Amino acid sequence: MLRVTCAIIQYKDKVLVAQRSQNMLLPLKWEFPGGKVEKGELDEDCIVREIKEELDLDIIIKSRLTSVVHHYDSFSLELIPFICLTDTPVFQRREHAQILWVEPTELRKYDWAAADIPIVEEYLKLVNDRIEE
Ligand SMILES: Nc1nc2c([nH]c(=O)n2[C@H]2C[C@H](O)[C@@H](COP(=O)(O)OP(=O)(O)OP(=O)(O)O)O2)c(=O)[nH]1
Repeated sequence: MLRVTCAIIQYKDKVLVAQRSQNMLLPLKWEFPGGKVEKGELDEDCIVREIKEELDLDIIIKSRLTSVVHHYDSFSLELIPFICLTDTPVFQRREHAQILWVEPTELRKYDWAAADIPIVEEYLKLVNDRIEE
């Protein structure tokens, strides 16, 4: 199965969300940036590489969330999410229609790629549990 990594990148109290462009698969759906794991590549190396390529951003991996297997009409994938940190909010937009820093509380209002929905929910639960401590 296709393996894809994605990054929930945190900067201060915001996280980065990206809208796929009109000419990509899943056009205009929102996602966490990332991409396909190459043959022989570690998932961790993949996400660091993809974020550098797509956004010119250096990230540090903080933790890994639960992978999601999702079956779209035309393909299936395993989506592997990482929570990551960056120390600058400045990125390049190279492939996406829009890229935004948003508050976690705003995450549910975006039209997510279906595979991302359980990841958004797991992340929100983590953030909320932390607030209630
Ligand atoms: N990057 C990313 N892809 C996602 C997410 N959710 C989701 O269903 N996908 C799907 C969309 C794409 O079909 C596939 C990832 O492909 P991609 O186009 O982002 O990856 P890539 O840069 O390695 O691809 P390529 O253009 O080099 O072929 O996974 C997500 O949150 N992030």
